Amino acid sequence: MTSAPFLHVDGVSVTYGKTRILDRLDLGVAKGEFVALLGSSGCGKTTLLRTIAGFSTPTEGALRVDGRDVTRAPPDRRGMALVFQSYALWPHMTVAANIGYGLKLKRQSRTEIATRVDEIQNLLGLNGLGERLPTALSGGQRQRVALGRALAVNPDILLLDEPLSNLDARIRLSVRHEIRALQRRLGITAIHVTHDREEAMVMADRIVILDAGRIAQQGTPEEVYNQPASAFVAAFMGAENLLQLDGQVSGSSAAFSHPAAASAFTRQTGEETWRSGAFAARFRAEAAVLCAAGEARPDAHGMEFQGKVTSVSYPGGLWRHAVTIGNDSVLVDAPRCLPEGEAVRVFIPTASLFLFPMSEASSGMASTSRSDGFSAAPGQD
Ligand SMILES: Nc1ncnc2c1ncn2[C@@H]1O[C@H](COP(=O)(O)OP(=O)(O)OP(=O)(O)O)[C@@H](O)[C@H]1O
Repeated sequence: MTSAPFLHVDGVSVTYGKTRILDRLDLGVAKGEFVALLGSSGCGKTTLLRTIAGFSTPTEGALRVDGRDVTRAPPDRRGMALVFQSYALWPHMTVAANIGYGLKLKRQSRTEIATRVDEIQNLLGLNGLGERLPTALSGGQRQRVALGRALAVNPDILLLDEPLSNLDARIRLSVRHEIRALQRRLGITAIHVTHDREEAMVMADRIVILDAGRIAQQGTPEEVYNQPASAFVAAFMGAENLLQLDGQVSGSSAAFSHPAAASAFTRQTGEETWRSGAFAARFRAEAAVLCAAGEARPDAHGMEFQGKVTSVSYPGGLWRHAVTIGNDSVLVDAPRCLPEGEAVRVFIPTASLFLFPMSEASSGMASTSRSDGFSAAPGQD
């Protein structure tokens, strides 16, 4: 059984003018859990974070922290700290003064502030930089100062609004791991807004995918990656190849066909309530296997299509082939380069072929866990 969520977003809506940005959204976050809010631009991620922080007011619903209703509480009474994308450091204040800023507002003594600032500088590897101004720091160091300022006040919940997006790609990779390790070490509850799928995957215990102000799906990184609940989530999680199949459902099994398929593909319907008709088949470039003429395909259950290579590129590691299958074009990765014009077969193993009725393909809201999305943090029952 799961315990009650530490942070509970209960049926929260936020509207700007006549536009509803968040739509009766339910979300539970366990103490010590790291949740990533993932979604495309404009889906409401920042609005949700700002509402949790107290900078936007819900038009309906409630927010609770540890059972306490904070829906109308001002931001500084919520036990939360927010790290902004822009860092928002005071340019005229030193690193030490920036880190100690929240403590000064809380009227802590000079000695207490100096001790805490030292602790935070140690924790974040900022020793020796205390007297510098933010302009004399690298992007990664500035980002750490912003994080230090947030952590200095010992918040119950750390809110991160795309804090890595201003860093260059290489630094971003290492700071990701630093933040995650720190969050684990401190056992702090964290909510991280990002539109970067890989960042969400490597940092979070749970990923919450938002679409137009609602939760499209949530679950562990493995769940949302391997069991997308809708065509939208599948595409968002990288299964961008799309083929349209004809599905004939009979009892508990369904047979799928395509004009370029070598043979019909059958699958158990499982818990799905499918009807015969058009289906969207989605798969990732790296999940499909490219076979040259005469080459045996993997000895596994899956669906095979005839196609032709139309172009090849090398993004690194694998060769990326654009392959036409009937009237569609898909991308397939392979460890070797097959030439343009080559007739090929594309094999997609069952576990990597995500099927959704076309009628649901553009809507499909679903969740892999409880309706309020709450699941215990690692180590909790
Ligand atoms: N103060 C505001 N007044 C009116 N509309 C707003 C306001 N703030 C945000 N919006 C709108 O609300 C929607 C959601 O914005 P939000 O910033 O939450 O999206 P997001 O998912 O964080 O996007 P991004 O990844 O681009 O930052 C957008 O359409 C945006 O234009």
